[in-house]
Amino acid sequence: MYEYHCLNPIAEIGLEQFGEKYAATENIDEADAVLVRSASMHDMELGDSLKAIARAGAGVNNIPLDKCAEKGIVVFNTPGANANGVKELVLAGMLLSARDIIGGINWVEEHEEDGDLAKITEKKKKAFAGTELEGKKLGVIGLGAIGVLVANTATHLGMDVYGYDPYISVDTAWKLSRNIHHAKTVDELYKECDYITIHVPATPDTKGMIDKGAISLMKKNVVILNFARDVLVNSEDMVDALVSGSVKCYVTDFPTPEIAGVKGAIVIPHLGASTEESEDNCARMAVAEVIDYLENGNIVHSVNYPDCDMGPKGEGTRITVLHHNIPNMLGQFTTLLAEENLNIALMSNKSRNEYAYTMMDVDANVPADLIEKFGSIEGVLKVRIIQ
Ligand SMILES: NC(=O)C1=CN([C@@H]2O[C@H](COP(=O)(O)OP(=O)(O)OC[C@H]3O[C@@H](n4cnc5c(N)ncnc54)[C@H](O)[C@@H]3O)[C@@H](O)[C@H]2O)C=CC1
Ligand SMILES: O=C(O)CCC(=O)C(=O)O
Repeated sequence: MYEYHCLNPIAEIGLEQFGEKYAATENIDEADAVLVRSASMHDMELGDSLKAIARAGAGVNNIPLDKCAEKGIVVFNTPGANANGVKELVLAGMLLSARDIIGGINWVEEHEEDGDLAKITEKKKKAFAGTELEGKKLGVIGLGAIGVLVANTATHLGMDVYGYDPYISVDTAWKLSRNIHHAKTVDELYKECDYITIHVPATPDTKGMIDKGAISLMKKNVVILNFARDVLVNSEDMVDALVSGSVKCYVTDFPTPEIAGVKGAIVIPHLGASTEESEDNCARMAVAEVIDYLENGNIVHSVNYPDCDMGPKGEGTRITVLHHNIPNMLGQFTTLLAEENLNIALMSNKSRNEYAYTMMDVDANVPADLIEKFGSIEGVLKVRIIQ
């Protein structure tokens, strides 16, 4: 029996995939797996029984990835599962910034009791007029699952789209419309575009990337959209730019006291992925990843360990070892199995930066003390024997 703990509500359609071998627990210390959305795990104690954390979403800046790797806890996310939900809200954000739809609706609500509402509407509506997206230049920073959808869709709205992503994956590059201009530097994109939308992860490298220096390169009256993370934008510099009018509008999915209520800021309460479809997709993918890892030892879509997939576990025993990526680990593992007279039927070893993962299928039952023997090898972080 495996136990899982949900730190945030996870869509039922995903949790239903856990069959009778699984039970929900309220006690995270007992859990084999944790499912999480945006809850911060940085200050949490992580128990020894915890084997996997699945982020039902894309961003993993709420999870201490290195600490988890060092404890032999594999962290997963669900790439692309909520990308369409975010893309649609980015489009809504662009439309809200181009025309004063919010101001207009608020005005109607304020005057709803007015008997001649229809008449005064025709006089007042010029106060809420705006511009169209067609023909405007859109810059997309980060062409991953979300960025590529935003970029491609914007071309269908008649926008002239510039994309910047020095680390673009081959898969994503294949999906990108040929109509998108390749910005070779982010400065080129800053200088050209009327709308700029950011879709990069929050990392030490990207933190504060939109600051007064970046804004000074942009066109006056630029619209900046941030559906990625608040820390990517220096809030003090953004408030100054809104007040001075150098940025016309800042659309953000991340409310903070600094930005909420500032004229020109459209602040949405982190709703990018809050659609039924995205929540279902993320939950289904997260739960499937956890089940595959717990039952088969397969790692698919990890963000702190290498992906390593040997398919479903067969009749024999599968031994899995999370370890440091240092010399002579495989030699020690195979020697240990040879000493136990165990034949390796299938084996895989993958590494990612400082960490590595080895899976070995043996066609016999293994002695009870094998876990301790593997665990005593210097550099081994967690061993599982899946019978
Ligand atoms: N508002 C919301 O509800 C949601 C927000 N997000 C945020 O959006 C971010 C992006 O999500 P996805 O597109 O699904 O992730 P992704 O991993 O598919 O794409 C991120 C892209 O950013 C690129 N990148 C990294 N550093 C860069 C840099 N310095 N300059 C330019 N490009 C860079 C990467 O090469 C990658 O192609 C997530 O990390 C998360 O923080 C994601 C989903 C929902
Ligand atoms: O779970 C959510 O609502 C947040 C989604 C998100 O920010 C992400 O996937 O990175």
